[in-house]
Amino acid sequence: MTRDTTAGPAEAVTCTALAYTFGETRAVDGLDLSVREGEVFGLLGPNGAGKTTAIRCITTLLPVPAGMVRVFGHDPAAERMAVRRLLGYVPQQLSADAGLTGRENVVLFARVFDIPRRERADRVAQALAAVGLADAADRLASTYSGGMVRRLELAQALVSAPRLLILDEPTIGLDPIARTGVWDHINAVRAVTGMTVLVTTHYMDEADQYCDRIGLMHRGRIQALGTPAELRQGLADRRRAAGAPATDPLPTLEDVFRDIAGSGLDDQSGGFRDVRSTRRTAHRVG
Ligand SMILES: Nc1ncnc2c1ncn2[C@@H]1O[C@H](COP(=O)(O)OP(=O)(O)OP(=O)(O)O)[C@@H](O)[C@H]1O
Repeated sequence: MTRDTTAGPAEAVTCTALAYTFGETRAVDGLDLSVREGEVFGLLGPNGAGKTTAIRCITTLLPVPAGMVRVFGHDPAAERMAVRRLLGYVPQQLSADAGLTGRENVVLFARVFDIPRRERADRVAQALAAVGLADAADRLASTYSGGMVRRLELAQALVSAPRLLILDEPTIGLDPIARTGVWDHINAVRAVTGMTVLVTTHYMDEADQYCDRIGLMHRGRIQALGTPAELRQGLADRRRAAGAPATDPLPTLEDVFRDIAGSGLDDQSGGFRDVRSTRRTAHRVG
């Protein structure tokens, strides 16, 4: 299918009034979201904001009980396989097998995605090279560092050449150098393929540096949307209007986050699920 190039970027992901409840908990509560083709969109929010639940609806892992989701125009409920073929997904939890080599891990994903047998070895090698693991490809994943495991999971997601890469906390538990390494590899692939990226992260500096646009999610919906600069300037303008001196420094993205999530940030962070997911990632091949 060709697309009208005069029409501006296509929508990679659209959610309209998406809602998802777990019993009494409204995890996603009327989410409106639009991710443009080619951009890096960051979904930020405190623990429990509903980010992972929304992502699981987009990736077809959860149904869409209320509202609408489209991935490049496809309905995840009606066209599950079509949607899955378009996306690469790196979940929060461990998806690499410590008992296999890096290469074997990526081959598994190549099989799942039905990459033809004659192309498979080349595509796997390309995906491993794209994340800087060519030299370590034949080592067991159990010998990898946390950063290498995360890059291996990236290779698993990239082997199908997705148009949309979805990353749920891709750098949680990694040291700053490993975090930069993960992003450098993502951006190198984007530079070649123009792939769209939808990412959740708790690291404000990372969101500021790598995301074209950010949606701040709180209580199941987007509460603020814009480029990092627009979000910072918006808070500066609100503060000025409330009487803050013009000499005040420009707010950081963390200030914006706290302004929106308020005390919820402290109340909701550090719960069992968060600790568990952080540890799972930090000790992923232990
Ligand atoms: N399987 C589940 N069963 C019951 N409640 C759940 C389940 N998964 C999530 N929730 C609840 O839904 C709400 C949203 O959770 P979700 O994991 O989507 O948030 P999140 O923004 O991704 O948080 P985090 O940053 O901690 O990953 C929370 O209140 C959470 O406790």
